[in-house]
Amino acid sequence: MDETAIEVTDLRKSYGSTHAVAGVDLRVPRGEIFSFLGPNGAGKSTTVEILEGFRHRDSGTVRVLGEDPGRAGRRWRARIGVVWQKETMTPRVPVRDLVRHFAGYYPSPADPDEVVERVGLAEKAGALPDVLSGGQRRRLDVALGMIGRPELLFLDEPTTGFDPEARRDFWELIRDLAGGGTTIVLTTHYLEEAEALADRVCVVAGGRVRALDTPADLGGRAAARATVRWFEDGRRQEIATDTPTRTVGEVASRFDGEVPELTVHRPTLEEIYLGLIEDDRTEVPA
Ligand SMILES: Nc1ncnc2c1ncn2[C@@H]1O[C@H](COP(=O)(O)OP(=O)(O)OP(=O)(O)O)[C@@H](O)[C@H]1O
Repeated sequence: MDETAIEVTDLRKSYGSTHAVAGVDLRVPRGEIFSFLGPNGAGKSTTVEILEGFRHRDSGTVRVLGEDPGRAGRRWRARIGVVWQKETMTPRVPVRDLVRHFAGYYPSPADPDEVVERVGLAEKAGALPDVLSGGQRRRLDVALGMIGRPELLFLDEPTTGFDPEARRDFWELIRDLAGGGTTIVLTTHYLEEAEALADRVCVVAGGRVRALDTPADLGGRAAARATVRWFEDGRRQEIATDTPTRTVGEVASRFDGEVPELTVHRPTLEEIYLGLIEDDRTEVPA
């Protein structure tokens, strides 16, 4: 089997004078959890919709599960699952029946009752979608996205409206799916979600890839200096250092016991991300 789930070369798409996607290159291996991050209007949805076969590109080559999504047929579509950003319109049919109905569209679907259970809707299996809470509706969308046992699952802001516990349960579900070999393309505005789930994060801004790396290494994060802060001589002290353990040891040797207000800070994914986006804003257009 081809080990590549997605391969994109010099992808471009404009709407009039707006260059929504302005030359994107990507390769996503099978089984990876790949996350798109980027500000509103960055070109994420346009890129993802081209990958899903729902939007035409202007130019570039795109292979998704070995086929061109612009030309692929129903057999290819059945290998892909999509959870849209906006919740899908659903008929007035109980959750369980709706999931069963969608299962009928696929050649080898998962067990509908098991899927309802896995997304945490077992207690609501007999309920109509319009009585579900926002987060429960989102879980139903996820159930419909995974019922066909897709090889590749696109999730567009899947946890909007989830409470913290539901979000953590959802992360477990996604890790499970990825552990079973499903490739996941996750678009999210929650940096902690990308950090918790993604094998690699792709920061898109202005229609271009600004950085693509593991959450730990993105934008030179792992190599970034640490900042050691503490309180001494009546004021806050601060040192930026590549060897924070040594610095803490040196500071600690001056105190008899705890160092007041001691912290060691490394850049968070959010700080790195905001720096990358800021670079984009200050960049002079070519
Ligand atoms: N159908 C369309 N017609 C015209 N312009 C569009 C269309 N779809 C998107 N755009 C524009 O293309 C650019 C990229 O939009 P896109 O929806 O891909 O961004 P995004 O990164 O997904 O944003 P968000 O995080 O807000 O969902 C934006 O400037 C947007 O206004």
